[in-house]
Amino acid sequence: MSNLITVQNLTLKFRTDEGLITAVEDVSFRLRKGEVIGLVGESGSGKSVTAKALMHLNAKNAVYSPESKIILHTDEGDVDVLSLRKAKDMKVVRGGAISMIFQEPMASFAPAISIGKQMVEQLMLHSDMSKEQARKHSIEMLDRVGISDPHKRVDQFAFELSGGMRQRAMIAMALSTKPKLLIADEPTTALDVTIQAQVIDLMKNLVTEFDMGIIFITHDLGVVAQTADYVSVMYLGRLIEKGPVREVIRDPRHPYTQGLIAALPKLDDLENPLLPIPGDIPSPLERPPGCVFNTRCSKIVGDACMSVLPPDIKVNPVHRVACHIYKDEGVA
Ligand SMILES: Nc1ncnc2c1ncn2[C@@H]1O[C@H](COP(=O)(O)OP(=O)(O)OP(=O)(O)O)[C@@H](O)[C@H]1O
Repeated sequence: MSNLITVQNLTLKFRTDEGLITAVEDVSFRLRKGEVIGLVGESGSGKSVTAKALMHLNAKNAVYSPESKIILHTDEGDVDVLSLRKAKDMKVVRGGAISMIFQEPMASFAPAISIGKQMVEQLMLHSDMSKEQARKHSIEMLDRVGISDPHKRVDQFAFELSGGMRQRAMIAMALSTKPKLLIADEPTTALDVTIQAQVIDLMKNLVTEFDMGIIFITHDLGVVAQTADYVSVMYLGRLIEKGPVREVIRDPRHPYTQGLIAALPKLDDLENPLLPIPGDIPSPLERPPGCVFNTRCSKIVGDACMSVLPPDIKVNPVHRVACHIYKDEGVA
């Protein structure tokens, strides 16, 4: 499978009145066509900021370190995303090769413009389609994502659709420009479980059909298990474990990943209480030295945890963990 996007040493700080805060630190990963990566972590771990960086979409107070590299591999050649400056050059990563969908579809649709009109406008901006072709294509996309009566729905407003339908319409709009990469930021969190499963199924089918990649952002490891091929776990801006999703869930190595898994409800063991990870993620203004998880970790192995950044350890060629417990490859 060919590479779609490569992120190398991404470090991103924000200028604030309190000083520079680190939102993402030294994050590297790669996504290939046809793959789904789940980006998991608690609120504030830096998932959305990482995703927005891929579209060069972070707020004006964002400062990227000089080492940060994001390369989008397109049929026309590699695009160095963070070096893009002009609005016209950004088109490739904003609504062109990359599309993003959000938890709340209302945020993606302007309330006073029909869904079809918005889809047509976006298509005309990003392709050479005529208005008629764009409308026809929009109706086809609404049909493709399972919206019944697409000829009628296309002229409706977002508020006239149910939550699940809106989510589908948003996916249809995001995919209508045939992006190579879809970034889905908590796309199913606001949906009830049955609709959630349908939307997840839909997204998985679309990956195959469109030969695209998906980055799925969520705080819910259960959703990642159903959706992704690979998972990257983030904590306080750092990527602390990554690997094939089934392997990481079956054999989590980082105490934080282990905690996330222990906190998942287990249908075959409803008697035992859930085990949330004690404590809260520290404010980015109070990043601890050493391992970023040391303020909540129950498996501290020595001073190193409090003062030395843990190196990336290879559990095997595809599974990595950043934790001082593992001194040699995969050995606890
Ligand atoms: N424009 C900004 N200025 C200052 N700080 C910011 C800005 N945008 C994001 N941050 C901070 O960056 C950190 C990472 O935020 P991010 O939204 O990526 O977290 P997240 O893991 O996606 O959380 P959630 O699940 O709540 O969306 C947070 O501490 C957030 O407050």
